[in-house]
Amino acid sequence: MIVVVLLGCLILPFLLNYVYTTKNRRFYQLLEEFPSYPTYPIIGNLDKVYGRSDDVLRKLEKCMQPYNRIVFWFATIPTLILKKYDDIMAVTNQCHDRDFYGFTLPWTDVGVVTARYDEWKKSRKMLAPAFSTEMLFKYVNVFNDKASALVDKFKSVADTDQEINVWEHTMATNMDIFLENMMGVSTTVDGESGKNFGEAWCIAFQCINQRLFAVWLRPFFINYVYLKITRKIKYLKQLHEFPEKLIEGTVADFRNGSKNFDDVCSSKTMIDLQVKKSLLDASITRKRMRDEISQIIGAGMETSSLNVCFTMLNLAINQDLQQKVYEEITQLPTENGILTFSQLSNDLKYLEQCIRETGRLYCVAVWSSRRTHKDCPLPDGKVIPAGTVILINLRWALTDEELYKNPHKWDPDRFSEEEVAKRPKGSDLVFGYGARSCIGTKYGIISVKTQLAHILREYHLSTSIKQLTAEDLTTDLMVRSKIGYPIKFTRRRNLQKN
Ligand code: HEM
Repeated sequence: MIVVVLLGCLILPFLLNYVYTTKNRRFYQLLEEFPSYPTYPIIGNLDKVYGRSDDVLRKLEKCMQPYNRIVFWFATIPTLILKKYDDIMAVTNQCHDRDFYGFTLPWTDVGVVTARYDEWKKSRKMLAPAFSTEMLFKYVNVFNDKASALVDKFKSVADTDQEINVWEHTMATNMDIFLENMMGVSTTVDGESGKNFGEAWCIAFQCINQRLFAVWLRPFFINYVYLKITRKIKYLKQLHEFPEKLIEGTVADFRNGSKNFDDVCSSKTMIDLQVKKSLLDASITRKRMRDEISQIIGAGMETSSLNVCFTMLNLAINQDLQQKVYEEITQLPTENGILTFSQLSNDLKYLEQCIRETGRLYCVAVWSSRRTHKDCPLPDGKVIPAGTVILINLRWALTDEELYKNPHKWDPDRFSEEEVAKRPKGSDLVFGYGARSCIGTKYGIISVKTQLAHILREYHLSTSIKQLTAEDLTTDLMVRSKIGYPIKFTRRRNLQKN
């Protein structure tokens, strides 16, 4: 009897697998048209990328090197990985669905970034007013105030020989900006919870990345126990507490009458939009609101902070280009140094080129993903079957030699109007493409531009780093510098005296 049960346990998974693949024969046949590596039961192709989490993505990119497309088996989930611009265009134009198979749990569940198509449409529609031109115009005061506060933070080290890692400061500033503009919270991250929240997202990114590649962490329970043993579970509380408090506060404002529906109609801060919606629609739970807010902050804060850091570092390395940006900034007339919405949208073109070039070369969001909800034909006639998970390697597409000569050089001139016009439409994938591209593109550019303009007008930047190489970078879901972002600040007025 025991032998029969054991045999049954052994044979059953294979039998179920056989029935499933036979039922979905067309799906697997279409995927077989794409190159792949030999697969093994349960682990799929994960043997190819096994290792430390910062090595894993490097290994995956190595697997892709000989191919423009591969089907990679993340354990039992076949995933089509794309890196060529025209394939990416075809997919991002046709597919607006994503599927994370719950890998982001327990950190975050459904929100605009992770939501399947139907839920996503609702989220995106609700969030759109917070990113309208009218709102961007309003946000500019906060961008200026916080950028000016960031300048002040560097005063104590200015004109000394000390280099400081600017990461923590830019991260705190971007959090402050976000809280004040999107959440209507006038606070500073030097008060603990916001800072803890930022730190928790960094850990969450690492853990989600690790779970994607470590097959043994796939079952939710094992992953949870692992987080407990490694004491990372404490960051879960940190990640949830902060948006929960914000929601609690806003709901209380409604209940005690200090906010009312009419206010909300005129106010379009993200938190007010969320709470208003949840008060009208009982299906929007607190947890859903929490994850929505958390994902937006996670998506916007680190990407913007990293862009500020990498741009500062590259300008500190490339002194002649820094001078060019400085001249552009100082030629712009301002009242008390305040940059207007129009200036931030239409002027400071070279500074914007620097920001876009940083986005290209240190493509902070390396991977984008989609899931086909119907068959998706590619330009060469091959068809991606409905239900396929697709990973798009944006870093690869943005360093493709066919589009960018000498692609590993930081060269803002690539984003001059003439150079952009030479490349195919949509090839600048820094913010993704299609209906599911970055909702915060304009917000992000204006915010980063304000911070850099204020810093560069006040300080001359230098660094002991001669060149940032691929070895200096590490990747979880984002690209970061392993050696930090060390900058020395000299006040411009003192520089001119010397
Ligand atoms: C320099 C800054 C930024 C960069 C480089 C960046 C990059 C990206 C990329 C590559 C995607 C994926 C797009 C795709 O799949 O086609 C994305 C999505 C997203 N980003 Fe950004 N982003 C930045 C700033 C922001 C900001 C400031 C916010 C919010 C305030 C934001 C919110 C989002 C959201 C919500 C999504 C998911 C959109 C959806 O699925 O509909 N991002 N971003």
